[in-house]
Amino acid sequence: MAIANVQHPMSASVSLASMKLLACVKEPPIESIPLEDATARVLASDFESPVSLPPFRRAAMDGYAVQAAALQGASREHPVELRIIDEVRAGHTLLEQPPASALQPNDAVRIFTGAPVPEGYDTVVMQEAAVTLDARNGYRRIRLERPCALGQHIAEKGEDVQEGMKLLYRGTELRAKEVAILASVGQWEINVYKRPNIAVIPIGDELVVPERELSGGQIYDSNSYMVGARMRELGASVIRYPVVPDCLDRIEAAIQDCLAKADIVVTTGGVSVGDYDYVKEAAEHIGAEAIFTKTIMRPGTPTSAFRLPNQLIICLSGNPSACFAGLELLVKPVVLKATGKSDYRSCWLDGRLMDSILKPCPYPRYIRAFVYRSEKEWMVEPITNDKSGNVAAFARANALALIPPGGTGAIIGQEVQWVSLTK
Ligand SMILES: Nc1nc2c(c(=O)[nH]1)N[C@H]1C(S)=C(S)[C@@H](COP(=O)(O)OP(=O)(O)OC[C@H]3O[C@@H](n4cnc5c(N)ncnc54)[C@H](O)[C@@H]3O)O[C@H]1N2
Ligand code: MOO
Repeated sequence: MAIANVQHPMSASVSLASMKLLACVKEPPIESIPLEDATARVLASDFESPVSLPPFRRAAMDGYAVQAAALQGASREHPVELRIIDEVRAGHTLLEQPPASALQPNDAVRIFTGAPVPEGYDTVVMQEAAVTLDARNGYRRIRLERPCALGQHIAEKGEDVQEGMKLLYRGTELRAKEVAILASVGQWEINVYKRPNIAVIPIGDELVVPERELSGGQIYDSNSYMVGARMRELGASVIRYPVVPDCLDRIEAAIQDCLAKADIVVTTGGVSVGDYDYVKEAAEHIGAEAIFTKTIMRPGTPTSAFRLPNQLIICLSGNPSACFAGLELLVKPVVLKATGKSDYRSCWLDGRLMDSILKPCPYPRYIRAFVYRSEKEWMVEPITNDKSGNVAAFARANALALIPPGGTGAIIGQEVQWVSLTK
């Protein structure tokens, strides 16, 4: 079946719509924050290490710092005795470093994991490999019955990180492991991108905030909570605007109000062809230029977008699953890019459809699905009762799966593409 309505002058496929939206997103401004607050923020410049790691040659085991040459030929029959002339603990250094000339081949230093290895010693033997002997002439002694590999159990200065080495790249989200790197090199102030401000406007006479009682014809607004929650998950600051009725002037005023505070305004509802669907008209009155006013997908066909010199207005459908499809497929990459993340494109994978979707559709259809891994491939299980206005299907869904356009839908066992709903 041919794709219907491709002639609509302002329609766009999901990929074209996404490309056009992403082209409007500029590099965000930068701020400096303490390391403590850096979790889930996005690094604004490449990061080079100011120091080397480890900062000194250190012991990797509890035991004895020795000179490997002294143990050459050590065996049960010909053990080697070493005298312990000092001790060094983590966080300390030798009180006095004896001159190299005073060092005897059979001298050893008691050492603990993380302590600096004193000069003149080239190897650490684990304490389990040594037999402790009685003290003689005021020195504790050990016996070793095996040779050891030169340099064993010593971490050399700079073997992990060299000063000036590039450790992290601009656009990286700072998770626990990146925070560990920054802390390890003593970086306590970090340049990150400012969070984008996203305003969400729920539109519809029928909408009521969840804490109120419903009366005739009313439903609870769930879309603005869903969009707000997703935006926060993705790293944006969210302004959730109160419900706006289906009234052109009120919608226009709400969008204007949000544009004063937000980089991106996301509306839900009132975007289709009904007599009381005013949002596109409102965006045009404000002077925003249409980017597309129809998206070749289902659900979410009415999804539209408008631009101002430095701002975007993205209008999602009111039906919850249509709103969700627009959110995941179009808004998510835009918000990720607006947070400064370099990794903002969605990753589609192939999977095996576990049930037929015999619903012909001229447009690509995005269904809610539960995806899991079998021995050799991803299995895509469609969620039952996945109608555009339904919300229960969200509970089990962990993916959106793409059913290609055509007269038959898709049959069980067919290969389909899917995208994860996690970050
Ligand atoms: N004659 C036509 N009618 C419709 C068409 C069409 O092409 N021709 N398109 C249909 C499609 S597809 C969709 S999707 C909807 C989209 O309409 P809107 O985006 O304008 O959304 P509304 O009409 O305002 O609401 C639709 C539906 O969703 C409920 N809703 C709205 N907002 C929320 C919210 N914040 N939280 C929860 N639920 C919400 C609303 O009560 C309606 O039931 O239009 C079709 N019609
Ligand atoms: O966008 Mo609508 O939800 O396709 O039915």
